[in-house]
Amino acid sequence: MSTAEKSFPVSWEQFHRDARALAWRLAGQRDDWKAIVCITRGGLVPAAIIARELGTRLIETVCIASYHDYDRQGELQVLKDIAPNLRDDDGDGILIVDDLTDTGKTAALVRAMLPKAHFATVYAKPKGRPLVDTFITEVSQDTWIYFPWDLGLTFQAPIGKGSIG
Ligand SMILES: O=P(O)(O)OC[C@H]1O[C@H](OP(=O)(O)OP(=O)(O)O)[C@H](O)[C@@H]1O
Ligand code: HPA
Ligand SMILES: [Mg+2]
Repeated sequence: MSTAEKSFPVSWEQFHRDARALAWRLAGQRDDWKAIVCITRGGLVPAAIIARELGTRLIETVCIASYHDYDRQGELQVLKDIAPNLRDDDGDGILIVDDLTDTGKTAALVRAMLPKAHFATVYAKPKGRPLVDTFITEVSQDTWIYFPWDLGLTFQAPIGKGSIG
């Protein structure tokens, strides 16, 4: 569980719809993306959806870990870098994809690797927003986004007091 004040749970259906909406926007900006660089692990899911919509078949990963115990950010660790052939032209024509930007630290690190690439996320919080070129939905900084791959079906207590027991 996160300690953030508000929560924004996202279903698979909603995530698919939002990632497709992002693909629509990206398709309107360029029709010859050279490759997608997705930021693992969260970027893998939107990258698959966007690659399908845009017909992109060259997909690279940059592997970064920063959040531990779900909502505490530590040092950013680059576990795997971007292949040198995709770093030509400072990333011009490359699409970087992640599930969200929060503080913007991950986005800033990857942007520095590919300064001319286009950075797209499905969701954005205000601190990270200036680092992203295209996104679909903004949530407040004190909101934690719960992705469908982190959720499961659980019992919900009834809303009214005294409904059980
Ligand atoms: O804007 P920031 O504050 O840097 O946070 C955003 C990053 O944090 C999450 O990844 P995380 O490091 O938790 O790894 P994961 O994708 O493997 O879950 C998320 O997927 C973004 O990549
Ligand atoms: O709001 C969030 N949800 C899930 N993962 C995250 N990583 C940084 N912020 C978030
Ligand atoms: Mg991530």
